[in-house]
Amino acid sequence: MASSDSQLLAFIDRQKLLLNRERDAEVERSSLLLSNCGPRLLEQKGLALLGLGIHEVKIGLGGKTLIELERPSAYHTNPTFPPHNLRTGDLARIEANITTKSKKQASTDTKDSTVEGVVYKVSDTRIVLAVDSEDDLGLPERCRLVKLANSVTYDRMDHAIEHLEKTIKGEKDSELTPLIKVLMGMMPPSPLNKLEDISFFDESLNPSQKEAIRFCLESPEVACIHGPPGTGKTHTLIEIIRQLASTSSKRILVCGASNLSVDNILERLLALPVSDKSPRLRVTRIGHPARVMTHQGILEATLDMKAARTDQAALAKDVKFELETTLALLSGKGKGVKGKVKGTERKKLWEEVKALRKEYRKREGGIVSSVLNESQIVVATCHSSGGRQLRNQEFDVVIIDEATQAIEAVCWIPIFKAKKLILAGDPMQLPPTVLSLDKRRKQQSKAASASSSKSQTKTSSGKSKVKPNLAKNATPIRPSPSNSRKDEENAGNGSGDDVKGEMAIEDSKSPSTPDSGTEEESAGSGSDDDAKSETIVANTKTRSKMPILRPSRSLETTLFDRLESMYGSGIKRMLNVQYRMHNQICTFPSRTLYSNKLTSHSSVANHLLLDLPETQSANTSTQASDDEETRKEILGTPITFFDTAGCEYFERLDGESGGDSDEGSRCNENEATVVKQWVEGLVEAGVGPERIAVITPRR
Ligand SMILES: Nc1ncnc2c1ncn2[C@@H]1O[C@H](COP(=O)(O)OP(=O)(O)OP(=O)(O)O)[C@@H](O)[C@H]1O
Repeated sequence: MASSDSQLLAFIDRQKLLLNRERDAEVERSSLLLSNCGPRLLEQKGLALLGLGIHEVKIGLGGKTLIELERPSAYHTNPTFPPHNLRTGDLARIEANITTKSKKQASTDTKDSTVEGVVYKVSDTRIVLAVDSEDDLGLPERCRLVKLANSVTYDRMDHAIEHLEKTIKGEKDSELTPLIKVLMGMMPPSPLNKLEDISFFDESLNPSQKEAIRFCLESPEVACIHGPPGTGKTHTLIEIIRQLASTSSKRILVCGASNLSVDNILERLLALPVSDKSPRLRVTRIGHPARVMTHQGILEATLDMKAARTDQAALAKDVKFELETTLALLSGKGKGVKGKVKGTERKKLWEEVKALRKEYRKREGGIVSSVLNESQIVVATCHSSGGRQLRNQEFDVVIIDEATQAIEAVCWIPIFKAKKLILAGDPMQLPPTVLSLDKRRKQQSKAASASSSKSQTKTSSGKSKVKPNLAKNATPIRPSPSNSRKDEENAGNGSGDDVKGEMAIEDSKSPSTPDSGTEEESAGSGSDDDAKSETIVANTKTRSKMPILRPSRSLETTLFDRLESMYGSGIKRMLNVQYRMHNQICTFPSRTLYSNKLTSHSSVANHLLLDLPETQSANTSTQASDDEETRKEILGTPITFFDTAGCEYFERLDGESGGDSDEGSRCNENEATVVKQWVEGLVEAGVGPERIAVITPRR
């Protein structure tokens, strides 16, 4: 039985409710911060930059006004911004700086001079805000920039879910495609379109990667790739893109949850060798250039750069020049201009700006369409695929990388643009960040810790001095060879079916009720595990079992999770050889998370720091035998744990927000000292500092 109308609507309603909660949590978080703090404190928190001046006003893609701000020498001795959290894509507001005015006068001025926009570019000394407004901006001489809660992401997700609702109800012109039907449990996935022989571009692919590629190419509507860490998800996706683009001449939209993930793919696509068999791929990257500029090659692939190189660009350039000159006049910054233009002259100039901007947008729109129409592969984050530039663009396949870190609604933004969907991710790693859930969890844990606080008074506020000889406190523990052998034996004996993705729990609830019990329970009172684990309905390698659509328990339930719940493990293929970790590191996640299916490639299975060329050459120097033994121990052990139990290494919470909030910064100096000593030991033993990374779950 396919999803009924009531199941479909219950699903949509639930998505809307969860998205609303998330939006509220985001707004609450930022507006709380903003309303409670004065400008100075906001600057200290990295949420504002004070004492700025306008350096330049220009026109950017989409006819947006780009306002470049700086720290003028009149107010600052150092032009470099203090540390801040204003990032490209953030929503921010320019306000008049009120310090020199009377409060009453200042509040009127501030209101008049407020300009909102999106942070377009950030450097150490300049920050550019892109503004969409058609009106006279009336920019203040001296201003500050304040970060705002960002609603654009939520608007696009809401829009995508509304679009889905209308499509399902038949209210939308767009077709209810087989892809949408499969994703919504209205029909099971169609049988695979068997391919006789696939000629792989990359000869080095391992069997599980080849199987995943074949599966993705043969699946008519949807296919998932489950890639544990370092198993070559990106490697596999690159081959899929090459197969689709070069062999099948398909048009592909490559998306990801983050700019980093899509740039990683783009970088690898651009580095591919070109030959008769493998022609150059026509790739365009959509997105803020400031986020994209990791290297010149990627920058060259951006829509902005490509648009600037077209023949039509010269025509738009003339209009842009005229527009910028007029804007400079209006802001009193034009050549030979003294002060701002005022009165009717100003009004007339703004009319001109409006007309010029319209003309510019028209010309630029033509350029953008022609660049995109020539692109066979478009790369964008899920969020930016919902922008104006891709509005009328259609694709054969949409690929979403890091799909297990993206909430479902954001995936729907690109899904409507294609007939087929490929998801890659790892449901066993961290789910997407969900603010509304975090808030509830904090409340729960606060309530729980309040009840036990009397018996445990020494916690985050405790400060203990670092003891002189840490080795006596925190003892390094290394898994002994016998332990690890045992692990391997155990690994061989595992039943292999205790992983979430492979579990079979026959459904016993009514299909029409949310699997989470009551609506309120489902939203908040469940444990973390509850929130992530959906009832899994099918356990079959065939993909034809009739699905049951359930409203998601929380936004942590990703589309990948949901498809696996609906269709069982047959909807995915798992990559099972990892190329990053020593086997001793790999064994634990393999056993606990991947049913013992994760194995280590021979190139990494036994590699040690001792095998590095620099540590081998350091070895030749004459060393005291004791030192040499320690060195070998440090370099010859793939994993070491420090037992700090009983050492009284207390955590400290720094920050202004006080005990009620989690906004401060957590640190544990004693643990940091242990890490520092270990790093020093590694460097002494010959490991290059550039090879060492320290990661921490603390903020
Ligand atoms: N078939 C293969 N042969 C040799 N090396 C490979 C193969 N597949 C992947 N690798 C290497 O393994 C490493 C991890 O690959 P990749 O970055 O594609 O994995 P991933 O699953 O996307 O990683 P992450 O865990 O960061 O998501 C890379 O150095 C890649 O070159």
